[in-house]
Amino acid sequence: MTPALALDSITCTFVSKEDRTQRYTAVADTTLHIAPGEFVSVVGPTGCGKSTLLNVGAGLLAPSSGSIKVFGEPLEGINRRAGYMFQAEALMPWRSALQNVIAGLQFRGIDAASARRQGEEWLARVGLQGFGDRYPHQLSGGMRKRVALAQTLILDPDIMLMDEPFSALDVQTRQLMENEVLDLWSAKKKAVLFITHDLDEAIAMSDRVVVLSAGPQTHPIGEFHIDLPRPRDVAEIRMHPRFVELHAQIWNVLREEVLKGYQQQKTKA
Ligand SMILES: Nc1ncnc2c1ncn2[C@@H]1O[C@H](COP(=O)(O)OP(=O)(O)OP(=O)(O)O)[C@@H](O)[C@H]1O
Repeated sequence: MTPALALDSITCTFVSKEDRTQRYTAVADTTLHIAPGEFVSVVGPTGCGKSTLLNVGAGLLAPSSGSIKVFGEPLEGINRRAGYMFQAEALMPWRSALQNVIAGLQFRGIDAASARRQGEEWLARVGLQGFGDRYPHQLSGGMRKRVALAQTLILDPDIMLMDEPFSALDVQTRQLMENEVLDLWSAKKKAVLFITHDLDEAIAMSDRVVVLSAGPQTHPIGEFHIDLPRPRDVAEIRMHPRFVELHAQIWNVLREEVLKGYQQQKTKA
């Protein structure tokens, strides 16, 4: 099957932030394929290159070498088959929740009545019926994430690129959002590349978890198929014996890299 997103032999070298005369290879020779409808999480120590890989898949960053294909076609410029959700808030503060949700449709030139109708539908789908007139500052952090989710999904992307979208939320809100994402995903299977620090979150959500090494020259060092039953409730699935087993196996691979990453952060600080 043609992958929805195929990153092949990706290497990303930057001018070092610490010393402008040096070069820093953040990601080296990394291959990552995501099948249509597959939910893949990438975990790795802080600063290892997770966001760099996602930005490559988004077409926001050209790699130093390697190739990117989207449904078999070489990617040129921005990946228009993909929707994004980042850790940082991406809502426009001067637009109401509804206006934020339909922004992408407006940019596409969809007529106002149809955009409004779809926007109301999406607000209801993410549990925000009746909140369309509120502005981002009048919404809680979890509600703002729901607006952002609706804003992304209303465009019906074939690929979702998510970079620690819920890391700023409290644990309960985060679990609610994770379950909502899984519900929406199971209804309309998108290929998902999900970046997270949180191994529990990665296992609970995914079909496959890819572990990256600590930098420099980050590359995949382990890949695990998550054969847990679906539908899943992210809080309950953590109690499943198979979850505990998978967690132990993956943590065994990840632990040393996390320690290496932590040491590097300390020496940088
Ligand atoms: N534009 C850039 N110029 C120089 N160095 C960069 C650039 N972008 C990323 N890096 C470096 O590449 C490495 C990987 O960064 P990246 O943000 O991809 O890591 P990450 O795994 O997403 O981090 P975190 O887990 O903390 O979010 C880091 O050492 C970072 O400093």
